[in-house]
Amino acid sequence: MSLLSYAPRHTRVKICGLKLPQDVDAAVMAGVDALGFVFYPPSSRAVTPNIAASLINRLPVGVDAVGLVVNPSDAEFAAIRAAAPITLWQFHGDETPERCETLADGQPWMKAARVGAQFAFEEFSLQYGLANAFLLDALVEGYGGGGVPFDWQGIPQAWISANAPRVVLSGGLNSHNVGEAIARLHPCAVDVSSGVEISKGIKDHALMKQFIQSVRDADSKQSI
Ligand SMILES: O=C(O)c1ccccc1N[C@@H]1O[C@H](COP(=O)(O)O)[C@@H](O)[C@H]1O
Repeated sequence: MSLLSYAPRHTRVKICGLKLPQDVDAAVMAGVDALGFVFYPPSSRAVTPNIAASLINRLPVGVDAVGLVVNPSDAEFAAIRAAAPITLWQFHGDETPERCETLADGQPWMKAARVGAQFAFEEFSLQYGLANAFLLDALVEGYGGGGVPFDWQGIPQAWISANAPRVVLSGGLNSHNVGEAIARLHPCAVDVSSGVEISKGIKDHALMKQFIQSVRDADSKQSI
């Protein structure tokens, strides 16, 4: 099912940073809703548009192919779009709302917020109101994928109540902490990269399965 189709007690799962066909197949078999492809060359998880295309071709209908970009130039973005059948864009840099709208060109998109102390949630959701989802990540050195959680208690209760169906939670999630995150925040979806890796950029099939199982366990305990 598409990553952003909200259903109470059915938290969607995105696994990010896939590079190998066997990892894509294992994630699909484990029940993932979306896979993320990183088009950011400094990342150890980066893929070329052509490699992403060959991985996306393995996906069954209903599993989203998320294109993660960080401040792409027009030419870089056009090359990704021309090669890879992305179904949802993840803008993880300093893109303005207008830039996201222009690049996405009618396709769904989400904007990453890098959440540190004093993050202005209300201002962010007003500024990026046209986004299909708000992806909350931790403020880390570089742009993301740092495997570090942020302080969920810093999210104002009123903001999460109003926005949960549009929230994708990320930042240092793993099979041990994702249940607590779901119980506290009830996000539409959760997003993981480092937490299902044995080392930077190397996915582990057992960890991917455990992560999705933890999400399902947490969903079964949700009372809303
Ligand atoms: O994964 C990366 O290399 C990456 C690079 C630049 C921006 C974002 C990146 N990943 C995203 O970061 C968050 C958190 O990941 P983690 O689970 O803490 O490792 C997630 O949304 C990834 O899609």
